[in-house]
Amino acid sequence: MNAKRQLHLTVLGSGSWGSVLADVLAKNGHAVTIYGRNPQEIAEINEHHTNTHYIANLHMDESIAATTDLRQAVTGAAAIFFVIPTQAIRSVAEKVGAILNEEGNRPFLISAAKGLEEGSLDRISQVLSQSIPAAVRGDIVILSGPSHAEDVAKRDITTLTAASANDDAAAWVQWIVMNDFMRIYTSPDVVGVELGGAIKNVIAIGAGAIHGLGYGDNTKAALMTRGLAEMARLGVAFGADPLTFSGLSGLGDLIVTCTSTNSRNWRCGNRLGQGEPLQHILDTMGMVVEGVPTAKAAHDLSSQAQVDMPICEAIYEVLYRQRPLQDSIDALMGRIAKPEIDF
Ligand SMILES: NC(=O)C1=CN([C@@H]2O[C@H](COP(=O)(O)OP(=O)(O)OC[C@H]3O[C@@H](n4cnc5c(N)ncnc54)[C@H](OP(=O)(O)O)[C@@H]3O)[C@@H](O)[C@H]2O)C=CC1
Ligand SMILES: O=C(CO)COP(=O)(O)O
Repeated sequence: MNAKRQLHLTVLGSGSWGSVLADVLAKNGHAVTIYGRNPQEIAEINEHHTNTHYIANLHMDESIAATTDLRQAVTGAAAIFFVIPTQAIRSVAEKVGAILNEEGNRPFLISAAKGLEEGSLDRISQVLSQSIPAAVRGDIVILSGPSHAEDVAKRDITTLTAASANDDAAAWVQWIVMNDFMRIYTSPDVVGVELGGAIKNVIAIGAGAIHGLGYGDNTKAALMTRGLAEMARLGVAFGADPLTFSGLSGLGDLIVTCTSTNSRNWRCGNRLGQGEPLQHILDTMGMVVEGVPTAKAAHDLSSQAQVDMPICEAIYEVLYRQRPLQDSIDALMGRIAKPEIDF
């Protein structure tokens, strides 16, 4: 235990990533509380230090306290990690904001989720800043990058980016998370880091789909590279640094998500490619597939901003307009010839 770093940290979300992140933070010497809404899951973490539905073969640090009581989880925390599906963040954050208003601690807010909110089309940092007034919180930091929970649980060497408008806040998160197998870099580019993390999930559905259809490595490389061009194009339209997309939260996460069977987004796409209906896939996945709602939000956002995102659009049409996959691929291949670099 590293007493020098002992802080009270709270992780909201007792799913795959929440459980593993809580374990990493506890092993780093912090006093960690994990909040979840499922009493059985919370009891399993407290009594057996496992969370078998979400993450096999992880014996969580025994110092972790799990609770279904949001007030208990949030009160006194130096930082609150949001590790729940993007579409649930606003409702949970509003409750957190009300509690912080009464309790008076001003924690840093750290988003470890990846997606865009449907309807508002907001990034998670925007959702958090709208839901929790600045007067009752510290800075907002985005923690993103190639990090399948299953691999982090096995202590695979993992690199992430901590992005914040405040360099000191990003450096603080770097300090509390970093250890001998987690290396954290900082970035001031919140927009770029968030959009990379959100859009890679949409592209990963495409990568799974082409695998399910029987396409090979050339097609996968084409999809990933042109998908990267799309996320950078969207990011630049919203003020991101294009170089951010060559980093961990862009290219790095695109690689891990498009090439790993650990990815829920890839698995969803693969099953679509094999002909399974989307609703059945979502009903049986047992975990969140962020790329599905984000494909809709990305469709709306790129239409509003008039950014050309043909691969994301093709995936949106497959998911939401029942367009046959092969038909979408044929349409992509039939697009007008153009230069490779065309921001
Ligand atoms: N898994 C991974 O490897 C990684 C995931 N992420 C991101 O982290 C976020 C969470 O993913 P992950 O942990 O994998 O998801 P999981 O599906 O594994 O778990 C989601 C967790 O969120 C909880 N939850 C869902 N809705 C609510 C709600 N309304 N209120 C409170 N809790 C809720 C679920 O509770 P319940 O069990 O009751 O449904 C569950 O504990 C996503 O944005 C994902 O993209 C980022 C990096 C790595
Ligand atoms: O973001 C992730 C890895 O970095 C997890 O991706 P999936 O949600 O597709 O499993």
